[in-house]
Amino acid sequence: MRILFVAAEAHPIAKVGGMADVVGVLPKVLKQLGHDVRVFLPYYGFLPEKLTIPSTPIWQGYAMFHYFQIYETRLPDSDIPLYLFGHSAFLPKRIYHGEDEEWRFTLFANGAAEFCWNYWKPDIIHCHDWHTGMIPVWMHQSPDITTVFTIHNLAYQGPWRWKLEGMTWCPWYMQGHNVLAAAVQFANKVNTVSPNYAQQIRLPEYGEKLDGLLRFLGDKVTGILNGIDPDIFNPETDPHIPQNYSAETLDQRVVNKLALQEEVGLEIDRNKFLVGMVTRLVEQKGLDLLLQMLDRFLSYTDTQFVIMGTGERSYETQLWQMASRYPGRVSAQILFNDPLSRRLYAGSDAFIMPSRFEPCGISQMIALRYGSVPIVRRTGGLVDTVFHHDPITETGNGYCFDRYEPLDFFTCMVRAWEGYHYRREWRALQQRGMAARYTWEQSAQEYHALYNSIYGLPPTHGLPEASVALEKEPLTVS
Ligand SMILES: Nc1ncnc2c1ncn2[C@@H]1O[C@H](COP(=O)(O)OP(=O)(O)O[C@H]2O[C@H](CO)[C@@H](O)[C@H](O)[C@H]2O)[C@@H](O)[C@H]1O
Repeated sequence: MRILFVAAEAHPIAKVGGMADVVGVLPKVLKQLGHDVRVFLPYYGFLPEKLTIPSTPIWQGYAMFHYFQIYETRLPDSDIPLYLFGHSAFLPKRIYHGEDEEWRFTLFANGAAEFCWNYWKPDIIHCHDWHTGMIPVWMHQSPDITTVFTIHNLAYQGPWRWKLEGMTWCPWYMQGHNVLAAAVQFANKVNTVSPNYAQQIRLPEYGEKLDGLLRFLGDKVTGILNGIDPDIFNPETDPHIPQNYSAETLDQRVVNKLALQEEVGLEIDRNKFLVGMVTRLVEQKGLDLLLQMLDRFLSYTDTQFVIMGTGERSYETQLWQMASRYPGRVSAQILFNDPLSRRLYAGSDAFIMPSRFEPCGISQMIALRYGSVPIVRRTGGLVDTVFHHDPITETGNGYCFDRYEPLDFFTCMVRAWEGYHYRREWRALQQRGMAARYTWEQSAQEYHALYNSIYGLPPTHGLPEASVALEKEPLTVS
């Protein structure tokens, strides 16, 4: 099938969070399954620093009373065509934020629709998050182009209807009070990025006021677990970490711990329990819970803590303050830096994700692969990927807690800190985590089946034979 991915982010050229990991890798795997997949992205002002982009556009279009240009290049390390939507609104060197955010992404979605109607006509437009949410609405009148809408973040729902009507074409049949509410109604299929979160969003606690609508849509909304690219995230070959290692050579991993302690200004001590976190600094990620728990935990144990991320100013400030209160024990890296994030995954003993909600979570999968034991709240995709460690039966790959309460988080952290001191069991725990394979092959087949279902075709229809055989093998999760 001809499939166009339309999104605001794609790894490694335009990344803020996990959506980039999905859009940067899934097209490559779908291509191996025989699809003609292409990607459509805004031409951000920083892209020429990361990609070679021809100076002549391949096409010029017109939307919302503005001309725009389309430039064609390739997704790095692949032959996937990448179309860049060129307009002065995207010239600033940022992906999100700014007063024109709603307008410029609506223009982007409009440009993508024009592109599909007039230049390259796909069978399916695979849309990601609210930025692309008007596309399913418009394509409702183009029955030969179908749409899949993937929810990475239900909390951001785009402009309200009254605002949209002042910006763009809202067809007479359009229902929904904002972009996301309209997108889920008009897309042929809707999915979110883990099976558990697909169920949770039907509940008022997680539905972000769309739970009723999502319940009403029934089977149209499904969950497909994200994966990670085992070649990109591979401690055996990662060029960004001082010492490569594998599950069999975990002894060597300590080199990364010592180097990380030095790099981020922690006391250099191989025996201290070093806990890490890499995240967008937003409410979703449970930072209020962390900040309520951390002081007490640091007084009770000799743990070291390093956090890396950017986001809301109040969290950045509180983390700075925490770091200044605990010199040598807490380090706040208020920045976005992919190579340093790898060193953090490779050098920390444990990795925390106390999320308030989590559609899937990529970070815990990377942590598992790098042998950093995840400590997570059991919500969303974290339930599908992290299983509580049971030292007696020697099962599980991390530590989990249920309620969004500081005491529950604290207790879970203490259990992990204690567990760390039983070195033999801890090593086995790390190895079980490293053995889990959350790769894209399985998920790509589920997307393939989802695309087929739009046309009433059986799930494996059109799959290469080797992949059908792969599908029969169960996913290995310890
Ligand atoms: N400061 C920093 N420096 C370097 N790298 C950083 C960084 N901050 C974050 N990252 C990286 O960004 C990614 C974060 O991905 P997540 O899936 O964990 O969360 P996110 O909320 O962004 O994604 C949303 O979309 C994804 C994809 O569907 C869902 O898994 C998730 O639940 C949903 O909230 C990881 O690769 C992480 O290493």
